[in-house]
Amino acid sequence: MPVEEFVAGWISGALGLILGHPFDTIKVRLQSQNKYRGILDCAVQTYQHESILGFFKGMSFPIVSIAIVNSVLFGIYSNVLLVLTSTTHQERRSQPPSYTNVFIAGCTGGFVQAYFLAPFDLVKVRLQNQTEPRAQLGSLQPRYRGPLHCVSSILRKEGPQGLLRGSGTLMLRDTPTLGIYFVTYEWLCRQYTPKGQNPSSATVLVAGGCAGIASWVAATPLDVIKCRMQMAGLKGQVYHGVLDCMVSSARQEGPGVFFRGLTINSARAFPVNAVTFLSYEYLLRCW
Ligand SMILES: C[N+](C)(C)CCCC[C@H](N)C(=O)O
Repeated sequence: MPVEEFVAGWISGALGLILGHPFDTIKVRLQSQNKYRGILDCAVQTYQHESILGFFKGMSFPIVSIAIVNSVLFGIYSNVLLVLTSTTHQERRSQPPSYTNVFIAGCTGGFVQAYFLAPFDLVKVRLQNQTEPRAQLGSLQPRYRGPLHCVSSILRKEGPQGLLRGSGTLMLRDTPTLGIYFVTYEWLCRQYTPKGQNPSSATVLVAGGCAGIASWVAATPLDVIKCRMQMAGLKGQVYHGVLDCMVSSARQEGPGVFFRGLTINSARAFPVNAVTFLSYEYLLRCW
């Protein structure tokens, strides 16, 4: 099994992640709290109360986890394509796989990575939703002091299955949408690249960015539900499952609730995935 894809997936994921984290914090806050008027208001309030550091809350953990998650995604994707089409990454330019195979490989990668992502994503969302300023003497202490403290308190209060809260919704969100992700990327690359050649850097950047947007547009409704399931019982309401969460969110806040965070998700998705695909392709070409 080729391992380069796993390593390239890790490095490229980490680069994309740092770039996109401030957008991600705003998104999580807009999706799970009602106190902001919009993207700008959330950014201003975050900056005023928590300084620039507020935007990077919950990032240390994802940086470690991206090593696992993105490498699982790209590694599984590439290896499933290898099984389906008997071509390596390098051979796929001259013998491009069918879009059906790309979709199947993307969905498989998405399905597997969801379970690796679930506990990390839960901790990230819980930390990002703490709006208390950094601890000052006499001020209100946030519930979690950091990622490890968050893990241990979830384990203590909710048991080991607590760490998998929201994982079913995450799997539903990521399986089809990562299929869409790789199909969009491949399709755009092929549109702008002469047959048999490697796509140019500009093509990879644009195709990667657009793949990120397409995938996030499709994923946003379930992303909102996932965030709420992960916060259930803490700040949010308690739900009796995914369907209950969908119905009560829509009933209380109207169907628009499913598109909360769409603009910010898309704004974040372009640079993050452009950088992810560019570094992924570049690393694999170098090796
Ligand atoms: C499937 N879903 C849309 C959730 C993510 C697709 C892109 C993944 C990328 N690491 C990013 O964070 O943008």
